Amino acid sequence: MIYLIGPMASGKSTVGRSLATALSTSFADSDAAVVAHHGTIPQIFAEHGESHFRDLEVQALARLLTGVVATGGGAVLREENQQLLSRGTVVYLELGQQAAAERIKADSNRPLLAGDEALTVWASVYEKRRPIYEMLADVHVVVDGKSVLQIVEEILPQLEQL
Ligand SMILES: Nc1ncnc2c1ncn2[C@@H]1O[C@H](COP(=O)(O)OP(=O)(O)OP(=O)(O)O)[C@@H](O)[C@H]1O
Ligand SMILES: O=C(O)C1=C[C@@H](O)[C@@H](O)[C@H](O)C1
Ligand SMILES: [Mg+2]
Repeated sequence: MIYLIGPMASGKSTVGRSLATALSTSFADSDAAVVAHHGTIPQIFAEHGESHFRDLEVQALARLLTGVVATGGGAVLREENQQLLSRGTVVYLELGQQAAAERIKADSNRPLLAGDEALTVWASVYEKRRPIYEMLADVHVVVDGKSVLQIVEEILPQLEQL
């Protein structure tokens, strides 16, 4: 199992899909798995709160057992998920604030970033989680200014060295 972790908009879903293709394996996304069973992420947050979303995320990740898995940005918060990820190989995508600004402004699907202060919130959420991402990472790639293909090509040799 290869898990992609990192802050919102770092490219976990996008890079994960490409990485799975490069490795000729399956791709899954924990956010998509939650949405498929329980409705959109903004809806789940609004109706049941973030903690309920985190419960659903734990359940979804526990069921995704093969190939490359893109996690949600906050999946690393739950201890159960940390343990699960530690049993696989973890790829951390690091994203800088300037690159993040470009990516998050046009996206309304992240309830934690709703409102005018999206970038400030993104940065403060990231700083709280950064030590967890770093602790869990087997492979660490800074993605700013790189194409999806370049990122995949940076990840592949590092996976071979593990
Ligand atoms: N290397 C890249 N270069 C340019 N744009 C990118 C790159 N990787 C991803 N993107 C774009 O950035 C946005 C966020 O990407 P993506 O949804 O894959 O991030 P994520 O880490 O899965 O986010 P989330 O935590 O919300 O699930 C998308 O619009 C995607 O097309
Ligand atoms: O970083 C986060 O807390 C989140 C990231 C997204 O992938 C979704 O899982 C959701 O919007 C929460
Ligand atoms: Mg994603």
